[in-house]
Amino acid sequence: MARTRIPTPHGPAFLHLYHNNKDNKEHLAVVIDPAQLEESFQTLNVPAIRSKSLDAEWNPNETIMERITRGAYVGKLSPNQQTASVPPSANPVSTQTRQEVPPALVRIHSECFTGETIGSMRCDCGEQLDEAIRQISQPTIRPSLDSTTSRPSIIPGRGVVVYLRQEGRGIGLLSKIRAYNLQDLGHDTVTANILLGHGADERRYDIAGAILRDLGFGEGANGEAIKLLTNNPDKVEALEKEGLKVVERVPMVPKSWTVHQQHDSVVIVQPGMEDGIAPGLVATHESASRVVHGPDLDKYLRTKVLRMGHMLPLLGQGA
Ligand SMILES: Nc1nc2c(ncn2[C@@H]2O[C@H](COP(=O)(O)OP(=O)(O)OP(=O)(O)O)[C@@H](O)[C@H]2O)c(=O)[nH]1
Repeated sequence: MARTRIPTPHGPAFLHLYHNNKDNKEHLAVVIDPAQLEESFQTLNVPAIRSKSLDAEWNPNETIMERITRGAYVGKLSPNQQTASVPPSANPVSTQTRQEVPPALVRIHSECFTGETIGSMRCDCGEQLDEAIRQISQPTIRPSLDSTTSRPSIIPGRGVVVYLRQEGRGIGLLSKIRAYNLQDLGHDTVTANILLGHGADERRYDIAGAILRDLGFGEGANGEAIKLLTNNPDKVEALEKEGLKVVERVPMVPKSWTVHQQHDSVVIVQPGMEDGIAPGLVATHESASRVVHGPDLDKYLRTKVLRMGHMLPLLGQGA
C-alpha cells in the first residue's frame, strides 16, 4: 500500500491506496484527520486515524526514505521535514482517550465513472462524493464541561471515505453502459441489470471492512465505533457483519430534493458573499457546485427507495 497528503477545498486529506488478495483492483481510503498533520490537535485528545499496515515495519532493512516514499510519515513533508513515522506501538492511544472523542464519520462509496468524472445527471454519485468529504471535514463543537471557562472545544472533522472500485454496483462500466441504454427504453436500474443477466446489486463490503479495521475501527476493545453516511441498509448490515461498530446512520439527502425542487433558481456564490442575494433565490457555495437534478436522477433515486429499500423519504409521498 501507499499513502500521500492531498490538499482539498475542505482541508488536507490523506489518500491510502490498498492492494488486496480478493480481487485485482486498487481500493482507496481518503482519511480526513488533522490529528496526524498538526501537533496542536493532539492536545484535544483526538486519536490519529493511522493505518496499521502502513505504520508496520515492512522489513528490518527498510530505510527512512523508503518509509517516507510509501507514506509512513507523520505531519506534512517538506524539504525541511523528512522524518518517517515510528511504529505505532511506540505511541499507543488509550481506550479512555478514544471514549472522549465523537465517533468518526465514514462513507463507503462505490466507483461511478459517469457520475464522478463526466458529471452525469443519471445519478448523484459525484455530488455524494463531494458531500461526504465536506461533511466529514466539518468540525464538532463540544460545550465546555469546565464551569470556570465558557469556551467550547472545537473538535476537527475526522473520518474516512472508503472508495471501492465496484463500478456500476459491481457489474462494471461496460455492463453499466448497456444498462443505461435499456433504461432509455423505459426500464429502471434494477430491471436493466436483471435483463443483462446481473444481480440488482453485485457489490461486496468485506474489503471495506478490512480497510476500516486496518485504520483502527471496530476490532477488539480499542476498536473505535463509526457513524456511517448512507441510505443503504445493506452497507450497515455488511459492516456490522465485518465486526465494525456502527453507532449511527447519517442519511445522505440528495441536494436536488432539498434545493432544486423547492426553488426556481440557484445562485452559486463564493463563501462569505451571501449578502445581496435577491429574495427567493437560494445561495449555495462554490464547494456545493456539483448538484445534479432532473428526471433521470429522480427515477434513479425512486428506484433505490422503492425497489432497493434505501432509507430516504420520497418527495410528495410523506414517506
Ligand atoms: N448498474 C448501475 N449502477 C449504477 C447506476 N447508476 C449508478 N450506479 C452505480 O451505483 C453505485 C452507487 O453506489 P454508492 O455511491 O455507494 O451508493 P449506494 O450504495 O447506492 O447508497 P448510498 O450509500 O445511500 O448512497 C456506483 O457503483 C455507481 O457506479 C445505474 O444506472 N446502473
